[in-house]
Amino acid sequence: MIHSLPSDTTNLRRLEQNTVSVVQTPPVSVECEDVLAKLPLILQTSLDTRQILRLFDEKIKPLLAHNGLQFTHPDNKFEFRLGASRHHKCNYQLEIDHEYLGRLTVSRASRFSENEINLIEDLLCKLVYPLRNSLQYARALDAALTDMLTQLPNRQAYKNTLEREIDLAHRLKLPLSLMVLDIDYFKKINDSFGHQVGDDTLCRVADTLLHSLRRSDALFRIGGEEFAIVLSHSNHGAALQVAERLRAAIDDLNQTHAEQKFPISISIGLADLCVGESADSLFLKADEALYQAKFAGRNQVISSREIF
Ligand SMILES: Nc1nc2c(ncn2[C@@H]2O[C@H](COP(=O)(O)OP(=O)(O)OP(=O)(O)O)[C@@H](O)[C@H]2O)c(=O)[nH]1
Repeated sequence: MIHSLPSDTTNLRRLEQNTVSVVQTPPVSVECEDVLAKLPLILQTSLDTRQILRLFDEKIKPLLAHNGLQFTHPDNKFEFRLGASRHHKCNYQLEIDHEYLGRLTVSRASRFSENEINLIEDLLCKLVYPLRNSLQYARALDAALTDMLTQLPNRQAYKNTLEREIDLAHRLKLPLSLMVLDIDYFKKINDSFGHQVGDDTLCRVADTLLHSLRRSDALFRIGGEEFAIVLSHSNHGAALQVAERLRAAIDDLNQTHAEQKFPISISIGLADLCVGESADSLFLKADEALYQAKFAGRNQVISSREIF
């Protein structure tokens, strides 16, 4: 059963309420009024969705006994749980001005009374604006780290990830490899078939690479037709095998334009991290290996070990 509840611009939709007690709890107390008045200011102290939900949970606990609080936003692929889920649930779809903000569930082992449900709805009205701000902020951050054409993480994301993974590899003494790869004769594709075909080719290459990698390998578009892959926990031998698999997968691709097929290939430079080595030094080694792969005829993998 879905109930629409009266509100101003905020829209809370109670999606299902599996139990409502007939026992009435006392009307809103002074303590309650105080929390309701202060809650918006407290929740505005953060732009981090998880932190906002933690604060919300903490501040409402003295007013409303509950065991679990769960929030999900499928578009942002975001799910957050606090406490343990219990049988009796108040489940809400949150919206502001037709903007879907997600679904929030408060649960506990005993029934919620009507007064408590009214209180939850008052509290949720204080949550929705800070929540919307945090979701918008997360989307903006995400966009700043995403390449709009291929939807892969971009150069800035690559730098952040590589620094972080190198720190970890040095600390835990784990192997790490870096691949830098570049589409061969890409200018010719643009010049012969147009920029749109060039863009489509970039997207197909990105997709093929992504589907040929493990989830733990991180793929980035770091420039025009240049990509990087950070292989955490991979030693030189394993990374070489991956590189060869990727090269072969792209070599198998044929792009079609106006019923005319044209080949696509990539060249790959590979380098593995040495003790104490920096991100810049590792990149230079992989980039030099890529240069050598181009020089040696393209459509091949060269490891920095072969040249240094
Ligand atoms: N369609 C399209 N082209 C791009 C994009 N970014 C860069 N390019 C083009 O990619 C081409 C790269 O050309 P070059 O650097 O000469 O490299 P190449 O032709 O691939 O030759 P090699 O790398 O030596 O094999 C240039 O023509 C750029 O304009 C993009 O987002 N879309």
